[in-house]
Amino acid sequence: MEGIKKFINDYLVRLSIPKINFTDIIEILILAYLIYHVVRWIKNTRAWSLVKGLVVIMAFWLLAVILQLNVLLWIITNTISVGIIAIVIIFQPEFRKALEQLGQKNLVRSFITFDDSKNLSEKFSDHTLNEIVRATFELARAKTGALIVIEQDTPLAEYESTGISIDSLTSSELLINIFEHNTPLHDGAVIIRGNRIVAATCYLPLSDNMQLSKDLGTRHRAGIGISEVSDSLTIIVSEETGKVSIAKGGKLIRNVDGDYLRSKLIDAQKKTVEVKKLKLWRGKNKE
Ligand SMILES: Nc1ncnc2c1ncn2[C@@H]1O[C@H](COP(=O)(O)OP(=O)(O)OP(=O)(O)O)[C@@H](O)[C@H]1O
Repeated sequence: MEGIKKFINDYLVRLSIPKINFTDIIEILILAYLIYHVVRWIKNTRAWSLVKGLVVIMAFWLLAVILQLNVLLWIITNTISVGIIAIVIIFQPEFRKALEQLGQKNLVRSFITFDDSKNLSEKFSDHTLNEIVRATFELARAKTGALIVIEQDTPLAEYESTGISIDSLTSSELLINIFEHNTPLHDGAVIIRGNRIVAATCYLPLSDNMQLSKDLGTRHRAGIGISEVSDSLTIIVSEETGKVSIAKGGKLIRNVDGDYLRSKLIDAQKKTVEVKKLKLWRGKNKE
């Protein structure tokens, strides 16, 4: 009882509504936006169960403060510092992914860009587009599994190096040949940069989004995984059903037809902004 009285005297009696001015409102809105996005991100990762655990510990901590349970308080405060380091180590892949996603947000990229290349030459031709569509649906008809990643602005060199270098002009015949069963190149993903197939048998990061349908296997998870850490467009052909799916921005669009795939590829072709070295505020760049 004494503990509860002390807690009320120490913390609750002095509570009053502070004066709120305009900057406070802006701060509250920014914080609300950030908290909303952090919670939304955590909900889709393994960290969600950790948050639930932390809420339980916080409840115990509050109880220990109110009732002055000193031993419990000592244990909780002494484990918190070690716990924070452990969380950073255990969830290092999630933190990395979150920072990579932040780097891809248009908000950041529209202010700062580190690219000194001209995107104009990176577009793929209509011929490449037609070859990709043709190969995709021929593979689908034959129920041959395939995973085709089309690089956009985020460089995929890291994933390209996990596979076998090809560096050949994109053709439907070559794509079909690569994914042919029981051939050395059929496993893993193909990466297309511009008009060229740069590598096959590439290993992609698997998505750990817990909200994905349980009937999706590793091919689909790998397609979604690469779209979470880059702005690539990924085409997935299911070996089981022969259906074609597209992964973009961490989202999977299942069972698409030729027209839809074509429209998404046309979107991916549009890269007409010339990027100069480390320019602050992209708007100044426009001519
Ligand atoms: N991390 C990865 N990176 C690239 N390719 C992968 C990866 N993991 C699996 N694959 C490819 O996916 C194949 C296995 O597909 P799996 O059957 O598990 O997936 P699925 O999503 O159910 O697709 P399907 O409908 O084709 O069966 C592997 O043989 C390999 O070619």
